[in-house]
Amino acid sequence: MFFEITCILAAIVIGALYFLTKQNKREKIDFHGKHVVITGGSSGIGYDLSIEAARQGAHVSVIARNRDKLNEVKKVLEDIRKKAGTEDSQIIQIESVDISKSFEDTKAAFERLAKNAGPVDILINNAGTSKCAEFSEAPIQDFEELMRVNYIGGVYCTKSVIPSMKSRKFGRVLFVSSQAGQIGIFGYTAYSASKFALRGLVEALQMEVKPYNIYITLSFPPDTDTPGFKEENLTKCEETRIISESSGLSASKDVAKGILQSIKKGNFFNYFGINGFLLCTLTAGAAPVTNLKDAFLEIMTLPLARLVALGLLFNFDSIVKSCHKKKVKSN
Ligand SMILES: NC(=O)C1=CN([C@@H]2O[C@H](COP(=O)(O)OP(=O)(O)OC[C@H]3O[C@@H](n4cnc5c(N)ncnc54)[C@H](OP(=O)(O)O)[C@@H]3O)[C@@H](O)[C@H]2O)C=CC1
Ligand SMILES: CCCCCCCCCCCCCCCC(=O)[C@@H](N)CO
Repeated sequence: MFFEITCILAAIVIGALYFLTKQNKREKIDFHGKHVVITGGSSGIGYDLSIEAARQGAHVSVIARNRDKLNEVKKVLEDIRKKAGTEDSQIIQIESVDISKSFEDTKAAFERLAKNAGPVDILINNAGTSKCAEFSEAPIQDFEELMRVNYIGGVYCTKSVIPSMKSRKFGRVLFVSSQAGQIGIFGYTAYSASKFALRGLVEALQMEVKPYNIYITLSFPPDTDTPGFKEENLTKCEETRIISESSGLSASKDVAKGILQSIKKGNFFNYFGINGFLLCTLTAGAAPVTNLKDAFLEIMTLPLARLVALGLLFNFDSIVKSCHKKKVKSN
C-alpha cells in the first residue's frame, strides 16, 4: 500500500512538473548567420566567446573601450573567417564605447552595428569588472563604478536591442553574473551587489518579453582564469581568495562554451559544475525552469543544497575567523 501511494504521488509530481516546464520549453537555435553582439569581447571570457561565435558562423560584433585590444581581436576573428572561406558572407566588426557612461553613446554604437550586420539576434552582456576590498576600506567610488559597469552598462546595451527584438519576435540576451551574484562573500560587498542586481532585472524582464519569443539567460561562472581575474588577484583579500578557491578555477574557453550552449538551449540559468548546480538550486526562488530534468533534480536536491550551504557557511566563517586572528596578531 505504501509503495502504491508513493508511486501515485511521484506520478502526480512528475506530471505537474511536466505541465509546468512544458510551457517554458524553448526553441533550440544555432549561431550560424545570426548577428551576435559581445560586450567586453576583447579580453578573457568575452574574447573566447567572440572566437567561438565566429567559428560557429555568426556575424560577430565586439564592444569594449580600448581600441588596440579591439583591433587585435578583430584580426583574430578575421583569420577565423578567412580559414572558413566566408569573407564575403560573415561580418566581423568592433565598436569602441564605454557602456557605463552614456545611454545615447551606447545606443548609437548599437545602431551602427545593426546598420552593417542587421538587427541584433543575440546580445551577450559580458563586459564587467571587479574590485575586492573590505567594506570599510573600499572607496565609495568602487560601489558606484561596479554598479555602473556591471549593472547599468547591461541595462544600456539591453535597452538598445529589446525594441527591435520585440518587433521581430526573436531574440536571446545573456547576462554574465557570477557565483558571487548568488551568494554574498567577504570582500565583495560592491561586486556581489552589482551582480545580484542583474538577477532582479532578468527575472522581471523575462516575464515581460516571453510573449515576444525573447529568452534571457543569467550565467554564474566561478573564478575564471582571465586577464581581469589576474588583475583582481593583485589586491584580493586573503579571505576572498580562500573562499572563492573552494569553487575552483575554470578556463575561460570552457566558460565561453557553456555560455553559448545555454543561449542555444534558451536556459534561464547557466551554471558550471556540481557547485554551480547546487548554488542554482539553493537560490532558485521563483526563477523559471525550462526543462523537466532540471525541475525534477532541483526539487529532489533543494533540502540537500540548503544543508550543504549551511555547512559551507560554517566553513567560511572559520576562514574569516582565522584570518582575523592572524591580522590581530600582526598588528
Ligand atoms: N574572471 C572571473 O573570475 C569571473 C568573471 N566574471 C564576469 O565575467 C565577465 C568577464 O570577466 P573577465 O573575462 O574576467 O574580464 P576581463 O577584465 O578579462 O575583460 C573585461 C572586458 O570588458 C571590457 N570592459 C570593461 N569595462 C567596460 C566598459 N565600461 N565599457 C565597455 N567595455 C568594458 C574590457 O575591455 P576595455 O577595458 O577595453 O573596455 C574587456 O574586453 C565580467 O562581467 C566578470 O564580472 C564572473 C565570474 C568569474
Ligand atoms: C550549496 C552550494 C555549494 C557550492 C559551493 C560554492 C562556493 C561559492 C564560492 C563563491 C565563489 C565566488 C567566485 C567569484 C568569481 C568572480 O566573480 C570574480 N573572480 C570576478 O573577477
